[in-house]
Amino acid sequence: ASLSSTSASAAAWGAGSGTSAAARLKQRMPTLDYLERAARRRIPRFAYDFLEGGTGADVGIAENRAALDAVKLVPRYGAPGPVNTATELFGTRYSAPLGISPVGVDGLVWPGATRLLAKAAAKARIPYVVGTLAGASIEEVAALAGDCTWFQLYGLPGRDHLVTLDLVRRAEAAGARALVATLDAPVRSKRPRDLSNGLVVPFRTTARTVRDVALAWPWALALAKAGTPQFANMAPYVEAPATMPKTAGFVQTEIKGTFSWEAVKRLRDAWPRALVMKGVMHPADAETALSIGVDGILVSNHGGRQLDAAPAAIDVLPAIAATVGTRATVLFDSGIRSGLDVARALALGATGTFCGRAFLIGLAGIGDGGADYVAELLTEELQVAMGQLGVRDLPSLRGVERRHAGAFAFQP
Ligand SMILES: Cc1cc2nc3c(=O)[nH]c(=O)nc-3n(C[C@H](O)[C@H](O)[C@H](O)COP(=O)(O)O)c2cc1C
Repeated sequence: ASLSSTSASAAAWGAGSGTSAAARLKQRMPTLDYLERAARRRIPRFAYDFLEGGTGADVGIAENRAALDAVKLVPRYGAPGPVNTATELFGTRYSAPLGISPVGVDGLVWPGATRLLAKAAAKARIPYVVGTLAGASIEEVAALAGDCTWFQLYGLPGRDHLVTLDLVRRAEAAGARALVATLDAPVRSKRPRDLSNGLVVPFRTTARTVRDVALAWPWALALAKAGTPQFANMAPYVEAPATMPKTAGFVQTEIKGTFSWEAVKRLRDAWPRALVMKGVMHPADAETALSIGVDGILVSNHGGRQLDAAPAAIDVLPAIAATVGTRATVLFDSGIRSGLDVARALALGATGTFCGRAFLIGLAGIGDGGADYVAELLTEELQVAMGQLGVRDLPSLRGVERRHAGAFAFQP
């Protein structure tokens, strides 16, 4: 028998050996890069650009990638053994230190994405931070994802935070384990690709849009199945029927993005479970958040979508982790595309990591099972990285010898 056709050889020779459908998928799509190339072919240009684009000249995105690549970890050998990726965040056990970041209007990237992400999170047992602007409501997501459900909140300060506080109440009733308040969108950032593609309110349809949709037939089929993307969480706040133009108009006028520290205090009073501030890039902001009593600091530059001059999030992580110490849980996103990147972030002080684009790239690249596949891929890559580094559990990653020349030095 040929070496590659037995499952024993698959185990011996690494993931992706063999001839099963799962092995074939690993051979076709061995990394996120392969999925990304497939995604580009399978979804319309405006959807791909919406997902992959940043602000300004996309310098921040390149910076996130380059800075992660520049983090060097030194392997240690001689003590092989099984590795354990399990972790606990805010009292809930998860299978790996990776989760799904909130992506608003995710249904544009892959129709029906929110429900697929919720199911993938439950199956993989990883947290899913469903967004205020997701395609399914917090109640629907919690029914699918159970204790893997976290909720991301944008500020709607009108009428003395009436809608914000109602969303907090709904997230609590639905059982969300953590509330993730986004700090880093004080103004709407300029997204050149979206403007040029007509991704504005109202949506500008051109001959090219029509052609792109026609060519992207897997996406068009998914759209026919799932229906047009919705701002499902906003439906209760507009006059029925909550049509897309109506909820989009509401989102345009009411959502202001960020929170003042005063508003964060209101959230702290209103929310009894773990409160996480997302988009922290400066140790002094982490300190202020801690003084208000938050439980988690999510170091993030929004995947390079807000300020094109911002440092890579990985480069400010060590300083923020040092400031926070054990007073709160430090989490990280922005640029993670592999399990090795997860290991890098944990070595530099994060307890858990999240990815926004990676899971949607999976859906766009192979369809409805794509998010499950990405969870599997990243976990497996993390196991391999830990094996090479000679660490058996996640806390040991902190002790790995590393070089991080790009670490940001803050003025005292
Ligand atoms: C298309 C897109 C939409 C996003 N929408 C939101 C959002 O509604 N709320 C939020 O807090 N972050 C949002 N983010 C940021 C992500 O939560 C996350 O911080 C970012 O994607 C991390 O970088 P990565 O994509 O390199 O993993 C969005 C990101 C993308 C790519």
